[in-house]
Amino acid sequence: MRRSANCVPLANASQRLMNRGRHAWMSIAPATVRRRWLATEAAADAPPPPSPSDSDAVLQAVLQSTREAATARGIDGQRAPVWQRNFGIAAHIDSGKTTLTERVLFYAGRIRKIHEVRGKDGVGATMDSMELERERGITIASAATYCSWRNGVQLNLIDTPGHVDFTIEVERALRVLDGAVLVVCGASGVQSQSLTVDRQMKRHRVPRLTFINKLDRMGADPWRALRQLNERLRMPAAFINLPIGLERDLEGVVDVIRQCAVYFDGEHGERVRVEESLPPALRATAEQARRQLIERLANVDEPFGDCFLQREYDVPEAALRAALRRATIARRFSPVLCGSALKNIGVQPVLDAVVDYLPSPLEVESYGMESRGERRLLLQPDAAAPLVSLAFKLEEGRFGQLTYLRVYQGTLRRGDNVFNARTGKKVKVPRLMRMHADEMQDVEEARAGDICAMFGLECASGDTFTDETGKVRGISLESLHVPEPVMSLAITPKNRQDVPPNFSKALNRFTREDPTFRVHVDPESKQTIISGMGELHLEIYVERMRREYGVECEVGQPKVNYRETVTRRGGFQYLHRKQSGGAGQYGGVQGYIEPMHAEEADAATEPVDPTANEFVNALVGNNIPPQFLPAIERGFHEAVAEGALTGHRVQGVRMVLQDGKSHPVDSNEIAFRTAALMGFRHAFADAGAVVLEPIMRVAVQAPPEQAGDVIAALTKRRGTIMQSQSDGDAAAIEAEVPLHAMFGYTTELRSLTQGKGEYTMEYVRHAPCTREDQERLAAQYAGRRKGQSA
Ligand SMILES: Nc1nc2c(ncn2[C@@H]2O[C@H](COP(=O)(O)OP(=O)(O)OP(=O)(O)O)[C@@H](O)[C@H]2O)c(=O)[nH]1
Repeated sequence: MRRSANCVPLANASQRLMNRGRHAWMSIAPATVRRRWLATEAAADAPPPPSPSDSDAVLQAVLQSTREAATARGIDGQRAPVWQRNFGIAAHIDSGKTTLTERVLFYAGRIRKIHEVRGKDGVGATMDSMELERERGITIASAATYCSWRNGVQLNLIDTPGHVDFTIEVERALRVLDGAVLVVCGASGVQSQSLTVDRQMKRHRVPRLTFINKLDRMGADPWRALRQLNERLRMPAAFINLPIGLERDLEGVVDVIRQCAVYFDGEHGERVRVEESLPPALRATAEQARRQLIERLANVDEPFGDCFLQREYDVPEAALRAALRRATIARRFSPVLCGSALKNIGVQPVLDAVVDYLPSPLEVESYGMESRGERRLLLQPDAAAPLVSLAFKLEEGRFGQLTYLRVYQGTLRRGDNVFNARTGKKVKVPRLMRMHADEMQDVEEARAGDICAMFGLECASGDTFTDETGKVRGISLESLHVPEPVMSLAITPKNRQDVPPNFSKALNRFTREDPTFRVHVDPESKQTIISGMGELHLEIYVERMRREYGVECEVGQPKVNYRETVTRRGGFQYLHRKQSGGAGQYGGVQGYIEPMHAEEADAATEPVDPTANEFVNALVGNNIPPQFLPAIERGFHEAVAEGALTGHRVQGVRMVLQDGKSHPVDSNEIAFRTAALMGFRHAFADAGAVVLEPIMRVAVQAPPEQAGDVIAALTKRRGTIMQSQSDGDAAAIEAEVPLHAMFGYTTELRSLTQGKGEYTMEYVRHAPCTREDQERLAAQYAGRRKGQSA
């Protein structure tokens, strides 16, 4: 295993740290270090040494406002995570998230050397710890790390993948983070995947900063990127710093608030030099940017608007910063910063802005639901309150299952017993750690606001853990939004005679870790089918199977995941009867099936799962003895597993059992199970059964002169154009298109745009397919069944 210079492996971590003695806190005895590890850095009881610099004055103001937030929530500052920021870095593919994170860790003293994504030294960036990530230069799994900045503000950071196929990684990171940095490429602008990330940030109500990266690249244009942020993402945004020079001449940034120049000296830009006087050519632009910042803020923040009315552009710096902080946390504004991570320009101001403008855990509201879903409870980020925490990610490590947790309330201690709200089971916390990419450090406790990991805990992604006693037992946090897999393919080990045990071991691990990756055995072909979010997603797992488990596999053609449902109520009355000598079979069922109504979805407080089905026992009287009810329900589950039209899974259907028939001697479980299965199938045809297909939101970026051709091609693929915008340099087109019509689109777009166009697509919903498609699929299914029975 490769380790970066100051990372430590597992149990004897603190001893090694002691030996190195680089940080002041390491001079404490090892056990104390471990015990206090999180507490000291996160707690409010260690104010920074006084410093005359502006930066510290700003920090003091920020901490003051955070302390006020603690007081407003009735939490003693000593027990509140005043000194903490949990944030993620998210963006379009290849925008430079991992490169930026590498600098963050370097400047914060977390790593001693910078390694580039696919750099010449062949080591790879710290956060891309998987071999496949380093080789391909893409992030596949999100990785967590931590560092401290500006006199000990504790930063917990998650680097997320850019490719939409790994969207669950972004989803679960944003679920537990309090803020984010959206990275935008300065040359390509707001690209298609940025729209998806933007939607995810909005869904999770995550405040964000924006970093316009790669301003050293040819064609870089931060003003165009800002315009696109305002227009495409409809997010009021303005520069808080501006580049000094562009492309090869990029030298530093202008601090728009203080109207000074900032340069980054030293081999890796580690020495920040502030020059009070601006380059003369930039003075007017910098002043104009300051005015724009003030105007846009005045539009979204009322107190600042009043201040602007009185003083116009002569607003005090403290008022401007306070308004920036309020508006960012309220998600009404995004401060925009500029630079080049690769050229080490402009990264430290991003970290300053994380501290200054993103919220501490105190300033975000998180809610838990009481067990019966009746009441929402505002959680208190208070280390002394009863524990409430969320398991947001599982990872199979070398030492067993690693569960990532965010503590929302209370303190989680090693050796504690905690209560799993979903399973109702009590479990002991055997080991607790902090993560730095793939390395970890044992700790004794994690407090409200912390992100940590546990070993040896049986649970699922999205489980809530609480104190086993007290007021919070049974409280659960809203789980993760898991998109439905849209694509499947058959996978078979090359050596078919002897399926290696590693094959199922790998599949088990992958499904446990990634809720968007599913596995099932096709009942007809008996082949193992894997399903996921796209071709790249599935390809990566096939490759990991080979590398990590030594199992070479053959794969079939990717197939679309269709579903079936009903559109109206349909009745059933079915009697299964076999009486040909010996013990007979006799079981009758009567009732109806119906769609699970959309109105119910509207009325629900929790998101309704569109893939769910429901069995309702509405029996009156004793025509069916109770011991046969489980068999009837099994018949229902069998029926929904394979729809009668095309063999695809049924979703969104309720089966209501009202009556039935039994025989004192011949009734048995098989008879009732078969009756339910057949009853359902008979009713299915009467209930207006339809085949559903995945609809994708396709975001295309292309040169404006080809926008017409792109729109025509999408329409030909049965796409509905949702939006089309052009800002002179690029056209952005958004459409909803059936997934099956998207095969071969990469090649078509390339040829339409001479290779300049790009697109991403994301699952939106399943919707009925055309009658012709339905008939074609039904005919194929009937053909397969005929072939089987022949
Ligand atoms: N010119 C230039 N290239 C950069 C800059 N930042 C990153 N890159 C390069 O862009 C490529 C992608 O960088 P990454 O940091 O892997 O981007 P990412 O957003 O983490 O990528 P994914 O997670 O795979 O989406 C690498 O080759 C980087 O060296 C920059 O500021 N300027």
